[in-house]
Amino acid sequence: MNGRLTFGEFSAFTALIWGLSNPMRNIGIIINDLQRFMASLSKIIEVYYAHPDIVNEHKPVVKRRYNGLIQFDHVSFKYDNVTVLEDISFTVEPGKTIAIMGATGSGKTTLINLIPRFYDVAKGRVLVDGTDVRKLELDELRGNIGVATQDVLLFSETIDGNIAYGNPDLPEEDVMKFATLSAAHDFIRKMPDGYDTVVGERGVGLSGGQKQRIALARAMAVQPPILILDDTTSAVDLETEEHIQKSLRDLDYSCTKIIIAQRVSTTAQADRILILDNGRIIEEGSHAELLAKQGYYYEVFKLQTEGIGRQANAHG
Ligand SMILES: Nc1ncnc2c1ncn2[C@@H]1O[C@H](COP(=O)(O)OP(=O)(O)OP(=O)(O)O)[C@@H](O)[C@H]1O
Repeated sequence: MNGRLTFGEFSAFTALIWGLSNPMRNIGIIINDLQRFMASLSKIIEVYYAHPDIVNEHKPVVKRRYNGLIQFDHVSFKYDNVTVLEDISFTVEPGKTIAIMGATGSGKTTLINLIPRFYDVAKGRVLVDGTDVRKLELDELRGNIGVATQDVLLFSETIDGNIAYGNPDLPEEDVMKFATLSAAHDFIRKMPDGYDTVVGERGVGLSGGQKQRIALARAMAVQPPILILDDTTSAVDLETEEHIQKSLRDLDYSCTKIIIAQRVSTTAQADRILILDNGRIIEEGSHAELLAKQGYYYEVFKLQTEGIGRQANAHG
């Protein structure tokens, strides 16, 4: 070579370098893909072999319909080591309505999540029809509970399919009946394809209040003996809320209702009201009893009714 490079050698060398660079780049891509594959595989293995904390006590049996008696017996609950509910005891008789009110973060959602066993208690017992929920068949228990939550999840489906989700055999006229009860029928009728309008991520967007009403219709359509509503009417106007309250009172099936609400107009209708503060029940009673106590509930009542010029009425 003598320190010289002919033009031919230089061209051959460059062509070789180019020839090598592509396979080198491909090796890099393959190593990258392999690492991603290994990471995904370890996640899949982790999920596949995970053992849920909530375990089913029984093998599936013929599913019963419950009466809807709910009891909390000195219940405490912790997320990791933080106590969120402390010594909660109360009873709701079948067919009755209990309202739960309290500041944000006081533990309302956590409390209702213990009934379908989304979590298990740290101390005490939650009983449905007199049996500890940990001893009940999980599918049966959850099949007896209709839940409408704060964060409404609508499937990319027709409105009809969304309402009949928990009860796929529901005839169309019943879908309309429950939509009417939840004050959703009128706005659904005005939509481009009515009940066949596709909503959710791939469909028509709905307002928060409209989503809440569809979620409520879906929960009612299961016709469960226990209905849990977590702030389900917070985004609807007062008139619509009144219509929904009346529907809930007049349901044509027996149903125990647990309603988390911030509005006195909702809680006033309940048979019993619990006020939660920092995971503890600080007040308990009917609307009239709590107003007479002149505590937290009375203050909320005054704040909410002053604005619309109503007079505090200690007799409900
Ligand atoms: N999954 C969770 N992990 C850890 N802490 C949680 C979890 N969910 C809720 N918490 C905490 O538990 C406490 C009670 O929360 P929870 O949602 O039950 O209150 P809430 O009364 O329903 O509030 P809001 O009215 O805002 O919905 C809060 O301090 C909250 O930060």
